Amino acid sequence: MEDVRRTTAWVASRASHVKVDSSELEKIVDNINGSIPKVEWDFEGIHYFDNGPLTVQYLFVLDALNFCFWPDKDLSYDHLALGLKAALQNDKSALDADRLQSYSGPQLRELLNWPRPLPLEEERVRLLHEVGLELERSFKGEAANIVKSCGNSAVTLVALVARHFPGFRDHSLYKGHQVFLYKRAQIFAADLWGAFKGQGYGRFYDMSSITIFADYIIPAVLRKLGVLKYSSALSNSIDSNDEIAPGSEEEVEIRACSVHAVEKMRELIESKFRKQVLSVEMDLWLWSCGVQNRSLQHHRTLSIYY
Ligand SMILES: Nc1nc2c(c(CN[C@H]3C=C[C@H](O)[C@@H]3O)cn2[C@@H]2O[C@H](COP(=O)(O)O)[C@@H](O)[C@H]2O)c(=O)[nH]1
Repeated sequence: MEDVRRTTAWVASRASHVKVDSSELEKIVDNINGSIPKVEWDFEGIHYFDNGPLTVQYLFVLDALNFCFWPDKDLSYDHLALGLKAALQNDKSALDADRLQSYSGPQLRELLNWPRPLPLEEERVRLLHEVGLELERSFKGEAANIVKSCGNSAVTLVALVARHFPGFRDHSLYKGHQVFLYKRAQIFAADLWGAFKGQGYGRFYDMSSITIFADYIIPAVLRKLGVLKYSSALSNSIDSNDEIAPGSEEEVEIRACSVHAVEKMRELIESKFRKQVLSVEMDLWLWSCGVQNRSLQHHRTLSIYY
């Protein structure tokens, strides 16, 4: 994840549409006294969990589809998590590798109990097929085998997932340089760690290497907190719900500056309060603030990455 840290810092140092406000960042760290409010993973009570390999399969499929809910204003991440959970509870083989390869758009909708086409439905179906095929080809059909082969390293897990599953290769080009974000691959490691409470399939010795997950909620929270400042042109287009083009400077700066700002907060907590905090814990705290405040304006980019 060194690539994520290094390249997002590079973007932040050259950004012209988004600025990380260090003094606001310091105020927040002081306000919380260097302690990140603890938020339980699955605070919403929406995820499938049986403490075994089927949970790993569930989380992998969930994160393969964990992007772009906003085009349907009634759809959210919760529907996906709950829909896949109900599907597994009805039929334990619903997420088997061969089944994943055969779902059509309407069947996926039916599985999730969603009454109309999903946003980016064709891409969702394509990614499901990709996951099913590669799981079958390289991991005996089981996502648990990806985890077993990563030697309890979250960094290796993210690298393995990105190497085998092209849909997880979340990166952009910015001013001629490749920028890495790996949102869904990293969140898969974090979900395992959270669901299994750092044990079994969730035991990783290097969770401190994971960064936050650059989605569309965290930037909106950081902006509201004053940590991210947008140019007036960007502020106006976000506030008027304009779409921001994927791969545009604006989009890359929003995501990269979010990662960088939280890394800065973490460094500050460590130097000022001598406390070790994980970006994953900061992410869960910030994200839960965001989803509980539905009036927050977020940027709208059609993307399969987040
Ligand atoms: N940074 C970050 N982004 C996250 C999550 C999660 C869910 N994580 C689960 C893990 C433990 C918890 O208990 C959560 O249930 C989803 N997202 C992103 O949010 C957006 C969905 O928004 P809306 O359309 O309003 O539902 C979309 O980009 C989605 O990819 C997270 O944790 N961190």
